[in-house]
Order: sequence, then structure tokens, then C-alpha cells
Amino acid sequence: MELVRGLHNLRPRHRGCVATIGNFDGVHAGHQAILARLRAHSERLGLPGCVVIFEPQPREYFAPDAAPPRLTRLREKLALLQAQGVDRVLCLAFNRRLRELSAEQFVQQVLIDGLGVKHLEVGDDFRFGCDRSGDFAFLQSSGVSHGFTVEAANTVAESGERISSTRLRQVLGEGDFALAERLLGRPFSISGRVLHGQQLGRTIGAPTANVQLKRVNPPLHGVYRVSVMLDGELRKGVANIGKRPTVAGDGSAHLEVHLFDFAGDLYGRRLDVVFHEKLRDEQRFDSLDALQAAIKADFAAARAQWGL
Ligand SMILES: Cc1cc2nc3c(=O)[nH]c(=O)nc-3n(C[C@H](O)[C@H](O)[C@H](O)COP(=O)(O)O)c2cc1C
Ligand SMILES: Nc1ncnc2c1ncn2[C@@H]1O[C@H](COP(=O)(O)OP(=O)(O)OP(=O)(O)O)[C@@H](O)[C@H]1O
Repeated sequence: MELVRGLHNLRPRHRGCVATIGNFDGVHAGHQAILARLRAHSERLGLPGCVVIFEPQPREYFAPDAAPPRLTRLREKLALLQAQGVDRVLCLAFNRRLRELSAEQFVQQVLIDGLGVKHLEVGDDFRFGCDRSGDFAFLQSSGVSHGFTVEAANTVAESGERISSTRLRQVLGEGDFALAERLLGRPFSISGRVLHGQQLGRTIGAPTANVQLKRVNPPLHGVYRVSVMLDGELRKGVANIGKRPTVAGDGSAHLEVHLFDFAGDLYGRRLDVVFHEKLRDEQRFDSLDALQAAIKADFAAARAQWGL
């Protein structure tokens, strides 16, 4: 899969493709249905399938502090899109210039001049352009004049409710990991590289791997029962996602994972942490002793659930 960052990096050889546009945060089952349609049209026309995404996502640009948490950081999203058979991703910086493009300008500059789109696949509720003025009807009439076809994919629902990134954030917030798995078509996980921590964990009997979140607001907070595949073996453990109020952290959220019965070195490795169950909220304890006792109880609860 090829990643093109910004319109200015598109070359003449990139012209001629089938495309879809959106945030694709989480690459959930609704997105996967759109991507399956994209693949079908790509094969039919013998053209590469291209996904246009934005970084930051529009709501993160408009309201950085009020934006919803991310289900997938860019790297995770790209890996999932690749696994869905996407040939190319055009990642556009969402900035003032982009937000001010009218729907017509967006079609002309991105879809026609940039990508030479022959077929566009969108969800039935898709809107774009300055003030979200572009919609499916607008795209269809643009298609007629510019020579591309447009298809609105049917809504994918679960239990009668549309699958969306917003719904997934709610479901994860409620700790319903079984439902999250149905909406995602895979278990929910967060992946990242293991960084060096403050080495305090081992002194309180809880050595942890610190998974880098790159200051992105995660959709989960608290203590969870988790698992990680390591060198072909399923390792079971617990994780804390939070700001570690007891030890006065750096103000940003951390993901720390303790794997049971494991003593290997994980520094620098990339872990994909799968979440199974919420055990409790993160708390501010009055002492390290109290924190240590709580973590010990978390370990016992998780071990019991895992049957260890
Ligand atoms: C299972 C588990 C539960 C945790 N719960 C809390 C908590 O409720 N409150 C808190 O401030 N920190 C909590 N922590 C984070 C610890 O403060 C942190 O792991 C410890 O400070 C070690 O940090 P270090 O690995 O950077 O040295 C928890 C960690 C684990 C592994
Ligand atoms: N359940 C679904 N069924 C069909 N199409 C969908 C579904 N969810 C999203 N899409 C389509 O996939 C594309 C990308 O969607 P996008 O990530 O922007 O929205 P979303 O998943 O609904 O998230 P949000 O909850 O933030 O609105 C859009 O064309 C959208 O209409």
C-alpha cells in the first residue's frame, strides 16, 4: 500500500483510481463494507483503490480539547486499511486551506485534478466541503459533468443501529468489549512501541511495559484485563490506561501492561494490546503502599478471570 501525504505529492501516475473519503477511525465493520465495495470497483475497472483520509481528523482541528478520543492513531489506521486490501492512501492535512475549500473546489482539486477519480464510493450520510455543503446528490451531479460514477453504500447496522466510530467510543466507554468486537469485526486493541518508564513499577511488584500513545487521547481509561500475542504465544495480563495520579505523571495518558509469568525484555518492541474486560477506574491513592495493594488485588482478579 502506498501512502501519499498531501495533494502536492500526487504525481501524474496517481491519476485514475476508484476512491472513498472519510475519517475511517477504527476501520470498523461499516468502513470495511465500504472498502469491500471499493475493492470490487477497483477490480471491475482495473484501477487502484484509494482512500482519502484527514490528519488531524476535522473535529480535532476545529476543537482540539473537545475532540472525541481516537480509536486508531494514524499508524494503526494505515495498517488496518492495508489489511483491507487498499492500494493507496491519500492523507490530507486538515488545515485552514482545506477547511475553506467549497464542495466544488474539493471535487475539482482533490478528486479531479489530484486523483482523476473514475468511481467514488461513499456512505449514504457522507458530507464534505466548507460547512459540510457537499452531499451525495452534489457528488452525483459533479460525477455526471466530470465523468465519474458515484455509489452510496448501504448503511451497515448491528441490532438495528448504525455502526459508527461514535458508537464504538460509547461502547468501549461502557466496557462492552463483546459488542465492540462485533462492531469492529475484530477485538479492540491498541498498539504501540514499548518505551522506558520510570522503573517504579518493578519496585512496587508490578513491572510494566509502557506502550507509547504519542499523546493521543485514548478511548479507554482505567484498569483492564488484557492479552498480547508475543512470538506466537498468547500472553495474559492487566493494563492501566491513565494519567497515574498517584505518582504525578506528565499529565498525558499512559498505557502500561503487566504480563503474567513473563520476564522478557520488551523495550523497543511493538505490542498489540487486546482489551477483554474493565476491572476498575483509575484512582488517586494516598500512598504508594495503597497503590501497590490495589494493583495486587487487580492482578488477583485478572488471574482468577483468566484461570491462572
Ligand atoms: C494494574 C495496574 C493498575 C494501576 N492503577 C493505578 C491507579 O489506580 N492509580 C494510579 O495512580 N496509578 C495506577 N497504576 C500506574 C502506576 O502508578 C504505575 O504503573 C507505576 O507508577 C509505575 O510506573 P513506571 O512503569 O513508569 O515506573 C496502575 C498500574 C497497573 C499495572
Ligand atoms: N455503518 C456504516 N454503513 C455504511 N457506511 C458507513 C458506515 N459507517 C461509516 N460509513 C461511511 O464510511 C465513510 C467513512 O466514514 P467516517 O469514518 O467519516 O464516519 P463514521 O464511522 O460514521 O464516524 P462518526 O461516528 O465519526 O461519524 C463515509 O463515507 C461514511 O458514510
